[in-house]
Amino acid sequence: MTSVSDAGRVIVFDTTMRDGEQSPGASMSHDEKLELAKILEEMGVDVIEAGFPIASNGDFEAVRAISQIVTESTVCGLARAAAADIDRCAEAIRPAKRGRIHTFISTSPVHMKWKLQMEPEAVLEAITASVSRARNHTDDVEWSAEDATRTEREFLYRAVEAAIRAGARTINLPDTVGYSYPEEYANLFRDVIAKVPGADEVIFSAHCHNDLGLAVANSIAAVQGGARQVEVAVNGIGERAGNAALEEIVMALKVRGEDLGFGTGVEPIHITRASRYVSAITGFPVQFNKAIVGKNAFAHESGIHQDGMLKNAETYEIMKPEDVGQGATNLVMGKHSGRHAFREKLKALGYELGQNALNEAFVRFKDLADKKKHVFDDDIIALVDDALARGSERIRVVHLKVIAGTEGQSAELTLDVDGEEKRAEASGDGPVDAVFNAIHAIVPHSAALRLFQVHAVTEGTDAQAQVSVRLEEDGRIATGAAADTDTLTASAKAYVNALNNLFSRKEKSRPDTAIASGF
Ligand SMILES: CC(=O)SCCNC(=O)CCNC(=O)[C@H](O)C(C)(C)COP(=O)(O)OP(=O)(O)OC[C@H]1O[C@@H](n2cnc3c(N)ncnc32)[C@H](O)[C@@H]1OP(=O)(O)O
Ligand SMILES: CC(C)C(=O)C(=O)O
Repeated sequence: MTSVSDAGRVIVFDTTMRDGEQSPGASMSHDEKLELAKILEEMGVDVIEAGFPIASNGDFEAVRAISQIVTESTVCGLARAAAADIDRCAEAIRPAKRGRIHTFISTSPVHMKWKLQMEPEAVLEAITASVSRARNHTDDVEWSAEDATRTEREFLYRAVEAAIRAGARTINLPDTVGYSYPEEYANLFRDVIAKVPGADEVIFSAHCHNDLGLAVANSIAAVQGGARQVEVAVNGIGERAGNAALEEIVMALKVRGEDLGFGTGVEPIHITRASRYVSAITGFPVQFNKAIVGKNAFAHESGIHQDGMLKNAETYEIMKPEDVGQGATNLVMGKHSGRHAFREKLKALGYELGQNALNEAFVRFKDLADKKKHVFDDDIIALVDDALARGSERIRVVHLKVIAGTEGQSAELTLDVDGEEKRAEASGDGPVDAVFNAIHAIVPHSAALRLFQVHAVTEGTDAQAQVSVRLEEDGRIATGAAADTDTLTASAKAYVNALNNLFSRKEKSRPDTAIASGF
């Protein structure tokens, strides 16, 4: 981060492997944690909180192994205000080039009275003892006032002062239960920094939970209030509703923060890879509309937006998807798309249609999008090929009703033949046979069916069926293809298209042929 002065540089402290792993069901294996640590380091995360070493041998081993392999980022372990926790943590981070002990104790009345069952004065003594003990192991000690946002202000000043006097270099004021409002949280930092002796010698840190969906907003507010470290987790995972999302904070500080002189050392290009990795190892899917890393974060389906995007991406995008490793902007073709985007999509698929053909294909595309949830490129190809294949048609399917089931199969069909509507009913050996017999009844012909092939264009029960039909008469072969979400309609259209092709070939050799009189 070159454009940000030291004063505005915000330290990114990642707690995906500690608070993030506290999400029920989010446990990560030893090897997965090592891999994640490498990704975080490569991204430029400043501090990696790799675990809570006293919690289990597995956590201890993970923190130690990460301390052995990470060289650029600081590796941090969590410890309660307890000698055994701090010593175990110190042992785990000992191999680290840069190691940090993060010790914490609650300071709010409800936590002190009910959880710790300690008097406030005893908590102050515990702060001094724990931070001093940690400082005997390392210079880099972070102290957290758990539940700071529900702590009485005067007591918080005393607690922070005790931690600074004992040697803490970073003071974290967590919104442990996600209770704060942004302005309130910013003011908490302003007040503590203004009132506590020695506050200007330490870094203040924000650690926000998302119980009210305010974790990111509160973290940014804390930065505006003077915090210079934010504690975050990839994809916002963490205890209960989670922590502030790394990707959102980093991009908020990049896209808007730089105007205010804030920034981080994280390289956004790695963000999507980290998000996907965390999602894969925890099994927690990333919601489609998740900011920055969601599948739809850079997808546009509405015609008006797509038109704007095609003219200038800044109309609807405040950052580039490629900057966060999300690939290119995605103009999704669907029922809300317009002609500009449709023409671009066709161009990308290799079709240059004239205005009339484009309009006709667009109408058919809209009809398809009304029926189908996802319109894939292959659907559009099938739709356009189908239109092109129809060429100069003399017979057209107007209406088709098929009755199928265990009681027998019959078809009621209306065709437009040279501008005149003709209707027939027929039964058959199966619904397709009934449809073809109905065509035969309206347009008598002696061509033999040589091929009937159906395949689904895309996946899903709403996929379009693409049908190919080959007819042969007197050595002449003609094929027809059609696509429709209804297989029988596609079959009727494909057969009729093949007849049209056969007819047009015959017409070339005998121009006066009338369809009504048969082929
Ligand atoms: C806000 C946060 O996210 S804090 C981090 C929360 N993360 C975790 O708890 C995950 C890892 N935790 C664990 O594996 C276990 O809870 C352990 C190993 C830490 C402790 O396990 P146990 O010894 O069985 O205690 P248990 O978890 O049941 O209770 C917690 C004890 O720690 C005490 N305690 C809680 N926080 C602190 C603290 N910051 N400093 C000192 N003591 C504390 C509690 O008062 C309670 O003490 P008590 O046993 O005297 O009543
Ligand atoms: C240990 C502290 C930082 C914490 O996780 C919290 O308060 O949420």
